[in-house]
Amino acid sequence: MRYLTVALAKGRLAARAMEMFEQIGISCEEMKDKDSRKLIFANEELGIRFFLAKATDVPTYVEYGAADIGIAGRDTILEEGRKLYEVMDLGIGRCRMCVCGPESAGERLKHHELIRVATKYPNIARDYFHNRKYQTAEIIRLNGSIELAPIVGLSEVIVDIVETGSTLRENGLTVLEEICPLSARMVVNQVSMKTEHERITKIIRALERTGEK
Ligand SMILES: Nc1ncnc2c1ncn2[C@@H]1O[C@H](COP(=O)(O)OP(=O)(O)OP(=O)(O)O)[C@@H](O)[C@H]1O
Ligand SMILES: O=P(O)(O)OC[C@H]1O[C@H](OP(=O)(O)OP(=O)(O)O)[C@H](O)[C@@H]1O
Repeated sequence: MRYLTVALAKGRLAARAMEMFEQIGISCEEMKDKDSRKLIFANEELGIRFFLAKATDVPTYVEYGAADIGIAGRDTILEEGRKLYEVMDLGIGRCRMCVCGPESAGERLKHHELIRVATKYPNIARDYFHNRKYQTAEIIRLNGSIELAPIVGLSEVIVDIVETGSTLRENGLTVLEEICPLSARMVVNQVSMKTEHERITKIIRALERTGEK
């Protein structure tokens, strides 16, 4: 039997996603060994294999069919804009994509003044501001600690993930506008959805049932 391949986003979603697979009887035990440098883990009995990849690469593996299934945040899926099917909300990693900044930047947004936007998500930010008439935004791409940008004067606002809001609070920033809610999603390769329909829907149904409990 051909292996069904699952790509999991490394980082904060991985442990929760592995837990969900374990609840439906797919062991991920081997993958939890933090000291191991092994990249891919196969369960011969179930004909399924998992690998951990950088979150932003998960949609790429799935679009090209190197993975049949991927688990990643909706932020990453929207930003990458790959051709794939989004089939399930796993309900984990809930947070929001927001425009944030100091209170004073709210006025600039309201008055449609030119603003600079620092973000790890240039496509999401560009789309959001493109759809607002009368506002011109210059998007500046950063790779982390985005909240620094308005503090040191790199930009007036940021587009970033807000979960508890404590990073914003501790840095004198606030949510100015909400773009969309986020959570981890299961995505599926478009060809696999046909050729492996039975095996994939079985996994989706089982995961849905554990979510209902
Ligand atoms: N507080 C949060 N901060 C960031 N991401 C969160 C948060 N809560 C949930 N998430 C979700 O977890 C996913 C993975 O986040 P994580 O911080 O592990 O990776 P990353 O920041 O994309 O990776 P890297 O740090 O390598 O750039 C995000 O894409 C998002 O969907
Ligand atoms: O609302 P909160 O609960 O404070 O969470 C939001 C923060 O967490 C994320 O950063 P992360 O820890 O991934 O670090 P990074 O900024 O270096 O990406 C995100 O980019 C925010 O900075």
